Amino acid sequence: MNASVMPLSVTVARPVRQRTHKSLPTPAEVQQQLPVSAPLSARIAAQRDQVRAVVGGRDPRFLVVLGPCSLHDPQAALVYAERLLHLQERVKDQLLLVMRAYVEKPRTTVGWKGMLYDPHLDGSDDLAEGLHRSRALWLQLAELGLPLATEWLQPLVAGYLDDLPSWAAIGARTSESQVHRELVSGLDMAVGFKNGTDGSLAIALDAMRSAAHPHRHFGMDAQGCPALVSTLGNRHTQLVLRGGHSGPNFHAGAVSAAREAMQAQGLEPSIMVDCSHANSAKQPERQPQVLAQVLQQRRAGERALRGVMLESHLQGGSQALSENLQFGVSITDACLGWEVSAACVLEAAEQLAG
Ligand SMILES: O=C[C@H](O)[C@H](O)COP(=O)(O)O
Ligand SMILES: C=C(OP(=O)(O)O)C(=O)O
Repeated sequence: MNASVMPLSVTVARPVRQRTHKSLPTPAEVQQQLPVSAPLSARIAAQRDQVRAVVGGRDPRFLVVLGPCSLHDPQAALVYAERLLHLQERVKDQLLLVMRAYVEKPRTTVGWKGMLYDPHLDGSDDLAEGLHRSRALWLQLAELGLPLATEWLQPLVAGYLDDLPSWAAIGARTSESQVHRELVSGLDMAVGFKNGTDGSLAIALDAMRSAAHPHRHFGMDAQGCPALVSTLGNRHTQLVLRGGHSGPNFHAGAVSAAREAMQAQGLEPSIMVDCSHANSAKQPERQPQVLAQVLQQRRAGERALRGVMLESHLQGGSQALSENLQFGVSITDACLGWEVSAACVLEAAEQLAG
């Protein structure tokens, strides 16, 4: 139909398999309710610079992104953060610790999608409360003084929260997505692109090249309106090796092959090894062994290795979602417990000091 003869009142057909529930607050509303103070904003800017310097190889320290697979209990997250803060003080000359504060989870098929989507843990999917609770918790964690890490999954979520983390991942299931590459292009933080679940490096390297460019894309403004967004490009990205269906990819051969592929494409050879996921066959007790091998490579002179990721919580293992949850135990992937995690961090600092 010619736009000039379009009737004034048009009924828009809705897809039959979709229902819109209550509308959500806008990013501006949530940020006004939970603002970042000027001193906190300045501290986060400084932390982002520090993380970028380590990722870019200008700061010789090693980045350690560690924490729960997912946050579901704010109280446990705060206890974990307090402990991490003390640990940071002991290792500050060798390591920069960033706490995993993941509130969105990508699922292989279906499952609980994270505190942001289902904060009551009961399938009620109170997204408005999840947005509020996630931002409130991130503010509390950031106020304690730790830099935070997240995985950006639903691109619209960034509008509500992207002033708080200092490092972010694009996960194995989304590194190939143009929409996520566009998002990273406009983020003011270092970002790690993970290799694909099949082990493919190419998608993560393509992602780094794409995210370094300016883009114009479909988005949402602070008032919640659809908007054309333009981005400047983000060169502060790195490859995260997380293993794949055919096995791990943290061994020296895999790391040097990844470094060479990055150099051949003109990319800064910055690599983080995720000691969890397919690099440990999702068996948390294997994470310290992966870490030990990564540290050995770094000590042997592999400068492209700039960081590691560990999945760690107050208690080891995992538990199924139920009405009687144990405090400090993951409800998604199994994690290392606090004592083993702290021992890993102290060992890493000692190895890298020598
Ligand atoms: O890190 C968490 C999980 O590995 C990821 O969310 C996939 O989980 P799933 O395979 O249990 O769905
Ligand atoms: C989902 C995660 O990892 P991956 O994308 O590597 O599966 C994660 O780190 O929580």
